[in-house]
Amino acid sequence: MFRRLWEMTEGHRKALGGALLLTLAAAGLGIAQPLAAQALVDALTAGQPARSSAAVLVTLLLAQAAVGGSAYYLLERTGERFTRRLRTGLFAHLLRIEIPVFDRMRVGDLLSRASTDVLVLQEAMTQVCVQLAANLIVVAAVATALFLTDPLLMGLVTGMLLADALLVARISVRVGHASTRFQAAVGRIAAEAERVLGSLRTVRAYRAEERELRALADAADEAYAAGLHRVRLTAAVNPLAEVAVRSAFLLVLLVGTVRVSQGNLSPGALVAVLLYVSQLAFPLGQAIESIAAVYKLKGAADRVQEVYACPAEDAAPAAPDVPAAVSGAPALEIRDLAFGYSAHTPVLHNLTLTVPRHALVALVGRSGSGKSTAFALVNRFYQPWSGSIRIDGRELADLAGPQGRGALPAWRSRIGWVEQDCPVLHGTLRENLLYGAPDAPEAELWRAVDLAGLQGTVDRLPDGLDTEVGERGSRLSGGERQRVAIARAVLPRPRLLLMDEPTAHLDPASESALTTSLGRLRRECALLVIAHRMSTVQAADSVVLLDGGRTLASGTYHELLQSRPEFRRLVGRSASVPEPPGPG
Ligand SMILES: Nc1ncnc2c1ncn2[C@@H]1O[C@H](COP(=O)(O)OP(=O)(O)OP(=O)(O)O)[C@@H](O)[C@H]1O
Repeated sequence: MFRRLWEMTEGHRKALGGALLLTLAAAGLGIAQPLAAQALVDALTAGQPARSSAAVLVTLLLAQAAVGGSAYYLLERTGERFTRRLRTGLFAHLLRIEIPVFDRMRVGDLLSRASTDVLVLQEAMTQVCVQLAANLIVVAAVATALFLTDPLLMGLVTGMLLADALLVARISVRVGHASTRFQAAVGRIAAEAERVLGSLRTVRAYRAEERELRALADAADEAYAAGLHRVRLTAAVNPLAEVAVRSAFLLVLLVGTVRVSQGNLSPGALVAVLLYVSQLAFPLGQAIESIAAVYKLKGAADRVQEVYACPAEDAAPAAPDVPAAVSGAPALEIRDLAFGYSAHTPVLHNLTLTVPRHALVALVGRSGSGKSTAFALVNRFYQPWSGSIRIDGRELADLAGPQGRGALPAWRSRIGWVEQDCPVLHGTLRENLLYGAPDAPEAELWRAVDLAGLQGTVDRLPDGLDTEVGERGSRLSGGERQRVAIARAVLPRPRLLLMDEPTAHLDPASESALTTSLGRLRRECALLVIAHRMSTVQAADSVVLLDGGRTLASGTYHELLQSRPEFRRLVGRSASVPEPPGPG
């Protein structure tokens, strides 16, 4: 733990050292005040001039206030800087964590790690670090003075305090464990709250408020129990210093009195030793509290460390000189692709498909046949087990810059992606459209608006492109969100547009607007569309039929209709196409 604490201080050690020196200086100025007060009182009682003694005392008071204030400021500023650096680093890592990690970790818990756990570390790093060091130095100074006065009594006091420290260390380990449980429980509360608040409409629609409240209350109870356990242990640790100092005081009084009566110690030396022992109480108490607090750091440090241990994508920007497209190569070529989310359970088996340039290819298949998984692999959210994916004739590795870095951003810059639920981010319509190309000129923006058929919506909105769209685009209709998602995807002029059609019903006007948009987009780039609508399947140049993660067949709509019963069944199931008339 202490090694970890030391590692955490990297980059802040000078400031912490400065804060420590100032804290010690303030303590020294505090210790000197009784001497000045004594001199002042002696002078007043003796009827001597007391101006200089009073001036010394006032100077000491003011200097202590100034030095103590500076120490506090320096320490807190270092803590805030530490937190800022840790949070920024943590978010930089969180934003790059590989997508598969999010299949097993909860977003709310990750957020809690970046907020509350970081604060625990800040407390450990600043207050504890400096307080502990400063108090231990004060204790050592007092112990030295004690040793010089009477080594035997000093030995007695040290023995008692060491026994006390061992007991404190034992309990502190348990404080650490309780703290780990507490931090984990706080993470679970955050994860539950994120789940519930993120689906508030579903919660209301199913009248699940009470059930959800119980789940949240259970998580809060868990945090309460862990917190209470920690408080009990801390309450047991804190008075130990007082007990140890009082016991040492009594022991010194007993042994010292015997030694005075035997003539082995002067009464004055005994008074001095007793004064020193009483001076130990405050710094020792604080040092003991700090030791317990250091153990609290373990849980938080482990949780933050777990985030850093999650594999992350390369942070390098796209290489400036990525190779041009291979002449004559299709926009997308997938060969023998195999992949599964967990080992030994393949979801895609030897998937093969080609999207020629400026072609519209429809990907169809039953639910669960692997269409969205194929898209996730083209986006490189997951790495294939085997097989190849080429865009413009280039594999991912061909796009790597110096030191083999920057391939992923270069790869993704060639792809536009329209997700099925068309997520729109909080902010204005303009901010949403510029998301993939923040520096796009106004003319490009309007070109994308036009291509997506969004012009009517922009004209209708009160502030046009500067209208706020609400949390997750709640102020837009489903069809409008889809057009926003299309405009956003085409603005950076991708080579290939992946589009996951919404399964929800679109009215005939929106459906025909979508078909018109597809026709226009085709002039701009190649399109691979997960098609749920027959109008899209019929408009496609070719159709790829997936079944159980395999390419079952590909061809035009009419070819597949004639040759593949599976396709006929799929089409027959579609509500958009009437069942072919049966015999008789
Ligand atoms: N993140 C994931 N982790 C584990 N399994 C997953 C994950 N995503 C999808 N699957 C599984 O992979 C299989 C293929 O799912 P996929 O979403 O690719 O199908 P789909 O053809 O797009 O279905 P739909 O038309 O219903 O959207 C399914 O069995 C699904 O349960």
